[in-house]
Amino acid sequence: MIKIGPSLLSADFSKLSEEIKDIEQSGADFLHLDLMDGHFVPNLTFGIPVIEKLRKCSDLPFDAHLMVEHPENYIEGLAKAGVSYVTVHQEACIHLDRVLHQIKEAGMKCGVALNPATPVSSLKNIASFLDMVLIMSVNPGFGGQKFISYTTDKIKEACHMLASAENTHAVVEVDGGINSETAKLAVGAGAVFLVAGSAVFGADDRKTAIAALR
Ligand SMILES: O=C(CO)[C@H](O)[C@H](O)COP(=O)(O)O
Ligand SMILES: [Fe+2]
Repeated sequence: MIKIGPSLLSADFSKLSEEIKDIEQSGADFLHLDLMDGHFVPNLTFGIPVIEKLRKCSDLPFDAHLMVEHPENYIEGLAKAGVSYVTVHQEACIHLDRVLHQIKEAGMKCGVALNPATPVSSLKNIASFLDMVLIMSVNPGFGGQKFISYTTDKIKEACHMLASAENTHAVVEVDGGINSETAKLAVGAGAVFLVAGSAVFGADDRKTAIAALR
């Protein structure tokens, strides 16, 4: 069952609650929240105080994508703010196993994101523990970039790795440059959670945009 998660990065930041209500009514399955710290990626977005306020505006599950250094410092706050999925970057975590345990012990589902150049095999030892593998199909930091086509092979590899680890509950998510054409490639490769920023928030009719992705 494919799930569509609009990325708030491409919303109008001057009216976030209206934007979230709009995509909720347009059929979104979850809300993707990009936390950027200006260090791990050269861009800065929002943090936990904003997410706490947004939680009051929506019933959608919150999917936090942490493009930050020291993600361990955010886990407790994200749990209190009502986030469902927390995904950290493999490249940002020296103690990846420890951070993932921290996320689960806080009552949330844990994911690991891989930059385009990072191999799927780097997650082999923790594959059975994961709730999500996030394949980045652009270099992280900005919305509106072009889908990198070789990442579809990584989606297939991630599905294969999870199956080999007998992990039947984890999902593969894809993020970056997803539109109605690239969504077909990602789903064909095995992605189940599709994140789309500009393809949804940039559309005049978000309902049609979400239906086209689905
Ligand atoms: O993590 C991200 C960027 O680092 C965003 O989630 C992603 O880029 C979504 O935007 P778009 O669909 O426009 O590519
Ligand atoms: Fe993201």
